[in-house]
Amino acid sequence: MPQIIDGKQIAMQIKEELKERVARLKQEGKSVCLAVIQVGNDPASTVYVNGKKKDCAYIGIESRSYELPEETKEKELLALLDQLNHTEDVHGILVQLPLPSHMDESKVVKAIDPAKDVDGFHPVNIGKLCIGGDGFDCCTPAGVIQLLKRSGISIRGRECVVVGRSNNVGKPTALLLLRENGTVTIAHSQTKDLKEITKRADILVAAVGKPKFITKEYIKENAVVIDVGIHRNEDNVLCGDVDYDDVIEKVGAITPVPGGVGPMTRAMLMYNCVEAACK
Ligand SMILES: Nc1nc(=O)c2c([nH]1)NC[C@@H]1CN(c3ccc(C(=O)N[C@@H](CCC(=O)O)C(=O)O)cc3)C=[N+]21
Repeated sequence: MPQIIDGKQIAMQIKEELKERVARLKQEGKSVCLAVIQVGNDPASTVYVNGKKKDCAYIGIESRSYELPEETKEKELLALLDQLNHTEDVHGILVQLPLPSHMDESKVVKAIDPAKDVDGFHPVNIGKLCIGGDGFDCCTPAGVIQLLKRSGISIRGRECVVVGRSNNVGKPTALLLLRENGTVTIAHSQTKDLKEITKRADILVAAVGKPKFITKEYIKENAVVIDVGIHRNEDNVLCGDVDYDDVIEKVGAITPVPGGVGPMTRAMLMYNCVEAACK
């Protein structure tokens, strides 16, 4: 039987650890505060933002919400970020993505003080993730590493294939697997003979962005499959980039969707917030 990697449980374990850390900080008179900014009211974003606020409350992190209307000017958002950058008792700043199309996402991300960029999206933090250093690792990739480590799956020396090269997921996940001494291949939509490449993987990370794209023809017997995708169909049913039912008999271990990587993304955001407050 394959090992089903329970992201919800591992995320809870991390949250318990953080809760204790925050309690100890409070005894020293220190608080932890995350500013959460949402522009517009995309329903999916609202779900995610509420999840993050709930996590904050559970751990004892103060969350300050900024709900800005869809038509907010970029200049106004940048002014708010400048203000929060200079607010001493705000330790982390999260701008929920995607932003409305009239805003330049990369410009907005760059306006966050890297020391408060708990998403790990600022180029300074991506650079530190690449060369090593005391930056913030992107939450989803950091969550993938924690899932593997805490499930007793070793990365060192193993063939890791990441399918997808996005700036927020594919690329940083590959870099973190490399940091853990994996042998890493990044495959993508232009890769020739994709199945031949993915079949070499001891650890396969699916970050393709296409529902149920990875079927059993893509995987080696007993491979570890980490599904970073999240898709919602018309009936509000979630699925990932991996065709779970198709691959389940063949894999050695797999993350479900929901209940796999998603909760870990949130847990690592909380981890970065606590780290931000400690720095
Ligand atoms: N600045 C920013 N930072 C982000 O980290 C960020 C973002 N913008 N924009 C959107 C994506 C997406 N994302 C998810 C987080 C948690 C779950 C999650 O908890 N998923 C649950 C299911 C939740 C549900 O029912 O929808 C699960 O997989 O079990 C999913 C997706 C963070 N993102």
